[in-house]
Amino acid sequence: MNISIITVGKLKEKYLKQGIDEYLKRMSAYAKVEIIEVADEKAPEVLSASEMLQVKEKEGERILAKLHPDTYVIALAIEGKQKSSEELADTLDKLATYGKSKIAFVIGGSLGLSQQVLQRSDEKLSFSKMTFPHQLMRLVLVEQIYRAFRINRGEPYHK
Ligand SMILES: C[S@@+](CC[C@H](N)C(=O)[O-])C[C@H]1O[C@@H](n2cnc3c(N)ncnc32)[C@H](O)[C@@H]1O
Repeated sequence: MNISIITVGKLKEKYLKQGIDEYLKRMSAYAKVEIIEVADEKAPEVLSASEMLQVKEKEGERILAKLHPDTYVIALAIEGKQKSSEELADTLDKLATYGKSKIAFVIGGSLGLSQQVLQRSDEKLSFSKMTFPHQLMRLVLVEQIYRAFRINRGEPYHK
C-alpha cells in the first residue's frame, strides 16, 4: 500500500517535524508513506472573500496535480465524517482488500481546501468539529494512520 499525505506549505515547527518523522519511521515497517508538500499561496493577512477563494483554488490546483486518477482520496475536512480509530483502520483494510493500493490523505492550507479538491475526494474525514492548525493536523494524522496499521495487525497499541 502506498500512502501519500498531501499538505500545503512547508512544515516550520521543529517539534512537529520530529514527531512526524518518528511516526513515519515506525510506519515504514507497514507501508510506504510519504509526505508531499505543495507550495502555499502567499497572501496578506486580511483577504476579501473572493481573494480567499482564489488562494484556495490556486493551492487546490497544486494538490490536484499530485493526484493520480486511480488514487483513493481522503480529504481532511471539519465538516466530513467522524470515524473511530477502528473505523479508520477498517477503511484502510478494505481499500487494501479491494486492491486500492494508492491512497492520498489531503490536508488543506490555513484557509482550507477548495471545492474542486473536495469534489475529487472519495471521502471526507473529520477529526472533530474543532479547527486544528494544518501543521499540527499532519502529526495527528500520521499517528492515526500508524494506529490503524497496529489495529489491523492485532498489535498491542490501540488503547
Ligand atoms: C486551519 S484548517 C483550515 C480551516 C478552514 N477555515 C476550514 O474550514 O477548512 C487547515 C486544514 O486542516 C485540516 N483540519 C483542521 N481541522 C480539522 C478537523 N477537525 N478535521 C479534519 N481536518 C481538519 C483540514 O484539511 C483543513 O483544510
